[in-house]
Amino acid sequence: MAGAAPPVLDFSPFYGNDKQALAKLVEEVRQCCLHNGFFQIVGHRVPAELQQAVFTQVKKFFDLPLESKEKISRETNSWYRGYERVGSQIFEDGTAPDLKEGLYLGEDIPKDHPYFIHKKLNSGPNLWPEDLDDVEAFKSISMQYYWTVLELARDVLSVIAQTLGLDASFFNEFTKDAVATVRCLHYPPQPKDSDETISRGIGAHTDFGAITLLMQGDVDGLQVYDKTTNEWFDVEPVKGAYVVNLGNMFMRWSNDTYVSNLHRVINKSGKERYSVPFFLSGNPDYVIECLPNCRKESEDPKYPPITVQEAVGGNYNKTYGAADEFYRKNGMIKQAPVSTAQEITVE
Ligand SMILES: O=C(O)CCC(=O)C(=O)O
Ligand SMILES: [Fe+2]
Repeated sequence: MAGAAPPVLDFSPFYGNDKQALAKLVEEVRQCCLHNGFFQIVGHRVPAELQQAVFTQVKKFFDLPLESKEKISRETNSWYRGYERVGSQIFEDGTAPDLKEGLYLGEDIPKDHPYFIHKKLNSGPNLWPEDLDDVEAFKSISMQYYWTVLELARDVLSVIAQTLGLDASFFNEFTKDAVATVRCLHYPPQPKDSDETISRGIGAHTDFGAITLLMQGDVDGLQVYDKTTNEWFDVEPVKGAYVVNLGNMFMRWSNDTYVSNLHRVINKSGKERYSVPFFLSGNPDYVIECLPNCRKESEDPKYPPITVQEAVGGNYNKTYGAADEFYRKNGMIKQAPVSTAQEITVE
């Protein structure tokens, strides 16, 4: 499998009665998890109309004037909901701030919910863009999407459990009352001649949670690193497909047998790029420890047990801190305008 973009797998055997077809799917997923933790799926149950409706809403949101988007700034709360401007994050050391704007959404958790009261991971009310013409449509479509993709994430984990010789329901406890994040992203086009060494839509990183289900629009830009050939491979958008990748939790669970792989976005298409990743973090109190079958009895686990809350919390902070530090060092006001961000030189 070396030296190739993540393969497109048909997920429909998960919902059928053909045991052989399911076994084939499980084996294909296993190979991908061992190789670089990336694959794409079609034949899932997220309706194409819902996917389309999400993109329509996402574009409407990003088309709002900056002042409207800023009314729901992420900086107004501590539970990772709301809008952030272009240039708010740096994922990759030595690069300029990421050329993307984003909106964090999640389960709409009220302030009297135990998760909010006890400051559980990314848990609190959503911030809704009231300046949209039809904010109710935005709310209902995005929340329907959240719950639908959460179901798909459970199904994908069930297949991954089987790749490890575990019961198909192994991750049920982990996904009970799970925390997850829908992140709407907009990458303005980068100039074709922008400096490849510092200019990023999103810098090279691995994801922090358990799995990510990414819905790409129709504009390319996502690349996955292949450590066997030392190359970046383009993940060309496949209509309706999800790009699935394992997050860092799987390195812990599998004692590094499974890979949480580097990926990045550089939008040189000349077009606006939209994407909507769904990050499954899991139940904040669940303890992640080396899975059965992932180490020999004589071997120690490489990672100590840790809760989901501990494993994921704090990671995002670092990326915002890195951007703040970049602006400070370069004597700039915090938010770089889109048009100049790629001209910044890094010492
Ligand atoms: O926008 C994309 O295609 C990828 C986004 C991503 O990797 C992330 O948000 O973690
Ligand atoms: Fe990512």
